[in-house]
Amino acid sequence: MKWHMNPTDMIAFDHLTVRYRSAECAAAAAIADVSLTVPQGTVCAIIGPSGCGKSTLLRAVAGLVQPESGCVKIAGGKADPKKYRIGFMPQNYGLLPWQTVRENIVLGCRIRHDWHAGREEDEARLARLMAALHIEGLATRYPHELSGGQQQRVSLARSFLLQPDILLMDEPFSALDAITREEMQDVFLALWQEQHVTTLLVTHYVEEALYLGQKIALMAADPGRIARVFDNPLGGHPEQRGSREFFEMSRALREEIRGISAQHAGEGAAS
Ligand SMILES: Nc1ncnc2c1ncn2[C@@H]1O[C@H](COP(=O)(O)OP(=O)(O)OP(=O)(O)O)[C@@H](O)[C@H]1O
Repeated sequence: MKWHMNPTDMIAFDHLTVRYRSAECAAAAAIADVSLTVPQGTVCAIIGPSGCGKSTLLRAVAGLVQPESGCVKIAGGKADPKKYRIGFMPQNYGLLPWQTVRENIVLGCRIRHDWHAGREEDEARLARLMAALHIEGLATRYPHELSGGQQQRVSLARSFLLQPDILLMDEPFSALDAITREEMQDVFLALWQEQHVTTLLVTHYVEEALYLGQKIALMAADPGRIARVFDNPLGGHPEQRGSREFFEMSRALREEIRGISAQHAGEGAAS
């Protein structure tokens, strides 16, 4: 497949193959020959069956796994996690249980030596963010004293305080009930509209992908690969949720996903 990168692309997977290796054996490729570009300041949603390599894609951007072949480029150059600020929101929120909400939020900035407690400008940024996320009263609590939705807000606050160049979100809202999940999608969108951070969002929810992603990549498994990529004009536009177009797009996307699964099942039966 011909691969093309635009000057406006922030993240580019260029024929990326990743294979995990254990002491005993080399496993099958977790992802094989993945090419995908994410333009600067946009959200790309990734949907696919369990085990197709969605988290591996995020880990490759964060430099946590190395390519067997191909590469990940950031802003056209080598993906160097030291050069770029990368916010990573893992599935379990990634909060440290022994640290308070405030300590958890500033952790990412502290690691980068970019936090000065008491400095007016830093404290104001933190206060503004906590107020926007409605967690200003929780600063001294510990994670186990928070609801799932509150923990999620703390995790979002940590990511956005960092003012990252790239945000990696691994099924960030999947553990939440449907109403809280929709609330959190709106909270994310409001923050994203301020910073326009280039985001890779792994999700299992078609509506979430449509609501947030300007680009939607559908993956298939065995080996993990990109099956289809859609441009989504509805992504990032809250007024579109509930529109007829949104409903029709979600139906079309579901059909596409069913088609990919059926093809995968056929390939399995034939091999
Ligand atoms: N550390 C590891 N060592 C060996 N194999 C791994 C490791 N991490 C993931 N894998 C394998 O790589 C493949 C892709 O895993 P990955 O976690 O990226 O999938 P995923 O699409 O994010 O899955 P899920 O939707 O279940 O979270 C799977 O077959 C998985 O078993």
